[in-house]
Amino acid sequence: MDCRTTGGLERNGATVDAAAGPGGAPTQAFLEPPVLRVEKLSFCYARADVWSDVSFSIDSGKVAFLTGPNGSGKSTLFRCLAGWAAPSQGTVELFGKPFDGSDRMVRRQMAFVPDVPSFYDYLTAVEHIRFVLAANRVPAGEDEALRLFDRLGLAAHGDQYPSSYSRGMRLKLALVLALMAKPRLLLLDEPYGPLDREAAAALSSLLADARDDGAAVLMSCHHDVPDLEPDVQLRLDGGRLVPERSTPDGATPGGALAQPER
Ligand SMILES: Nc1ncnc2c1ncn2[C@@H]1O[C@H](COP(=O)(O)OP(=O)(O)OP(=O)(O)O)[C@@H](O)[C@H]1O
Repeated sequence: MDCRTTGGLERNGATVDAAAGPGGAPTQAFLEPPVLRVEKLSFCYARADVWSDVSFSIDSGKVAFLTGPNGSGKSTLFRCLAGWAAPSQGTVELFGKPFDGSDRMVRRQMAFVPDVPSFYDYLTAVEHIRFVLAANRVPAGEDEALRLFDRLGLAAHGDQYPSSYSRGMRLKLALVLALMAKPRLLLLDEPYGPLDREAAAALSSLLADARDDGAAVLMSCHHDVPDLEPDVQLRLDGGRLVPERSTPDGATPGGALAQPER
């Protein structure tokens, strides 16, 4: 992960799960704002819209898959959500508050792993872990972070500099840096891309655990994801957020039917 990202560490179903308690009274889950809410977002490069009028939200404890053809703007959307790029119109809310990337307290609760993570030149992998933990004031998290590091197959490579890592190894390190501080929101741009089969299975298990712990996860993917069912499917195509293709019985392949908010 880009350490600005994890620094990012200083960290999207498309519907609110309206749960009613006894007698129809709204439960706490109903009262909580979505972890991520996007309202009529548009983005353009040199006056050309990449996409426009994008609206959706993701609740705590949900995993959302974002799909779309090459160039449809998935990475651009992630950059806007993480506060790395400013949308031309619309709003992003994290945890019920407008977010433009500047609120340090909100940044600490989210982690963004971009499609090409970057690292510091003069820190080894384990030094990255210690640095990011210290920067996020979770010094006691090293054992857990090293377990993640091990689980993703990097245990023998802790003293190496990320510049000497392969593409897949860099992504694994970025994922460790993102997951270790247990963010409430994980933004992952193609996290399975270069992963080997074992690491992909481990990542699915880790993301399922994060969901069970109440995190919201938005990840882009081009291919099937092993052993992880989305609660929400979002698709960018033709400059719009379009409903994901449904199966004949109305269920979205691989998960509950969810539509982007309009
Ligand atoms: N810096 C830039 N300047 C101008 N146009 C850009 C820039 N970066 C991306 N684009 C354009 O924005 C559009 C969306 O790009 P983006 O990388 O967000 O798509 P993507 O869906 O993530 O693609 P992929 O699936 O190939 O990763 C593309 O048409 C791309 O050419």
